[in-house]
Amino acid sequence: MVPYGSHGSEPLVDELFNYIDTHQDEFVQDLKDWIAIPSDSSDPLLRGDLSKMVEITAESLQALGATVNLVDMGEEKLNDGRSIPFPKAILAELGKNSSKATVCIYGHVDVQPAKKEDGWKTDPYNMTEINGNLYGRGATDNKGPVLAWINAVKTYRTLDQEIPVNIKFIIEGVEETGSPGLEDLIKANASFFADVDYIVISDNLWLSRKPALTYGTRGSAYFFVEVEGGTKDLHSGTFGGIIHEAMRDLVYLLANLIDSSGHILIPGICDDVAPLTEEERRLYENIDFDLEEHKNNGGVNTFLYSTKEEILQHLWRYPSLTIHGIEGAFSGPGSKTVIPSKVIGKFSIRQVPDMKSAVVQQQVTKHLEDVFAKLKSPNKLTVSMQIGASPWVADVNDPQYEAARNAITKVFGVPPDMIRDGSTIPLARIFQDLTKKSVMMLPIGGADDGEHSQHEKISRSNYIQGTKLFAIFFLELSKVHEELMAKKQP
Ligand SMILES: C[C@H](N)C(=O)N[C@@H](Cc1c[nH]cn1)C(=O)O
Ligand SMILES: [Zn+2]
Ligand SMILES: [Zn+2]
Repeated sequence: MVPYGSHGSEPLVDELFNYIDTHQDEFVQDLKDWIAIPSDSSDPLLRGDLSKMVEITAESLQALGATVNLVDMGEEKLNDGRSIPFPKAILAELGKNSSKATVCIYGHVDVQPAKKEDGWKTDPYNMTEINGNLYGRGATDNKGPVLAWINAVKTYRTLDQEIPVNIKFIIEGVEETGSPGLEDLIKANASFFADVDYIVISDNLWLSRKPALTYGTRGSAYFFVEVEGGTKDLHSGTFGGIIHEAMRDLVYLLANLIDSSGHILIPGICDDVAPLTEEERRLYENIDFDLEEHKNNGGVNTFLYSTKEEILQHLWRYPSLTIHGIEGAFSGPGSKTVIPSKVIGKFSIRQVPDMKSAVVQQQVTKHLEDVFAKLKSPNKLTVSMQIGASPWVADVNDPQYEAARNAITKVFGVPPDMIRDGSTIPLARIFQDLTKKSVMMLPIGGADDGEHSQHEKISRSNYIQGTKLFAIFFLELSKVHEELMAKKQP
C-alpha cells in the first residue's frame, strides 16, 4: 500500500493531511494549554484543577458541534473521613446518521502526579519542546491522544468535510485511580452506548519504533495493607526497643509478597493463569522488540529474563506484583527519629487471563493474615482491595482492526505490530463485558514516551501523524463497515 500524502492518492486525504500539517503549531499549542492544568486525580487538593480540565475538554467537544453531557460521578471518600466530588465524566456525540458506523472514543484527562523535585529536567506542567519531543505530564498519557482525536474531527469540521462515521466520546477524569464509578455510569447510560458499533481507546504505547495495534492488556488488583500500632507517632529514643513497631510489621509483610527473582509468594496466585499454547508461543517469535532499546527507554541495566519471548510473556500473559509505596512512613529529607503509628503499604498485582479479582483478593488477604499471625504482633492489620480491574483480550478479526490496519499502513507506510500491553485500562474489559461491542486500542504514543515517569513526552511527529491516523481511520472504518453491512443485506 502507498502511504497517503505526497503521493496524492485521494484528494480528500491530501486536503486533510495538508490542513493537519499546516495547523500543527496550533495543535501543539492546544496540548501545551492542556498540560498546564495539573489535573492529577490522586491529589484531593488538585480536584479543582481536575474539574477545570474536564470542563475545558467539554468546551473543546462543544466547539466541534458535539452534544455534550457532563455526568455526575458521586463522591470520593478520603482517608480522613471527608468526601469530595469526583470529577464529572463527559458523554458527547456528533452525528446520528443510521446508515453510518458509530464509533465511541474513550480517553482520560487526569494525570499521574508530577513534581519538578522528582527529577524532571523541565517543569512537568509547562510543556517544553526539545529535539522534536513535547515534554510534560499527560503529554502521552492521555492528553496528547485525546487531543489528537479532537484535532482529527476539527480538521473535517473546519474544512467543511462530512465526517464518514458518527462519533461518540466518553472522557473521564479518574482513570489513573482505577476508574471508580465508570462501570455504574455505563450501566446507567446504556441507551447512549446502544447504537455504538466500535469502541476505540488510544491510551497506551507502541512496543518499538513501529506503529502498533493492541488487542490485550493486563488487569490490576490494587491493595492497601494497613498496620496500626498506637494512636500517635512516637520518639524512637523514648519508645524504641519497648514496643511492637507498625513499620517493622509492614516491611515484613511486604517482603513476603515477592522474591528477588520476581516470583510471587502468594499461594495459588498463578493457579488460574491460562496455559501457554504452542500457537501463542509462536506469536512471540515474530514480534519486533529490541531488549536493549527497552532497557534504554526505562533507564534499566538488567531484566529478570534474558530472551525477547520471556520478557514479552512476563509483560503480557503472566502476573506481576509491584510494591508502590508506604503511606504514613517518614520519607522526607533529613533524619527524623520517628516511630510512625500507622502505615499503609500499597502494592498491586497485574492480573492476566483467566485470573479473577475476587479470587486474587481472597488469596492475598489470607496470605497476609497468615504471615502476620506468625509475627504474634498486637498491632492491627487491615487488608483492602482498592481496584479490581480485569484483564482484556480482543478478537482481532473484528472489522475495526482491519480498518485500523489499513489506516496505519497508509499513514506510516508499514503494517502495525499486533501487540498486547502489560498495563491496564480498566474500561476496556468493562466495556467489552457490558456492551458486548468490539473494543480496540489504537496507540499513538512511542515506546520511549515514559508514561508515569519523569520526562513524560510525546514526539511532535507521533502527535501529528497520530492526528492524521485518526482522521484516516474514520474513512477506513466507514469503508469496512459499509462492506460489512452490504454482506448482511439479504
Ligand atoms: C495504560 C494507561 N495509560 C494507564 O496508565 N493505566 C493505569 C490504570 C491503573 C491501574 N491501576 C491503577 N490505575 C495503569 O495501568 O497503571
Ligand atoms: Zn492512561
Ligand atoms: Zn496512566
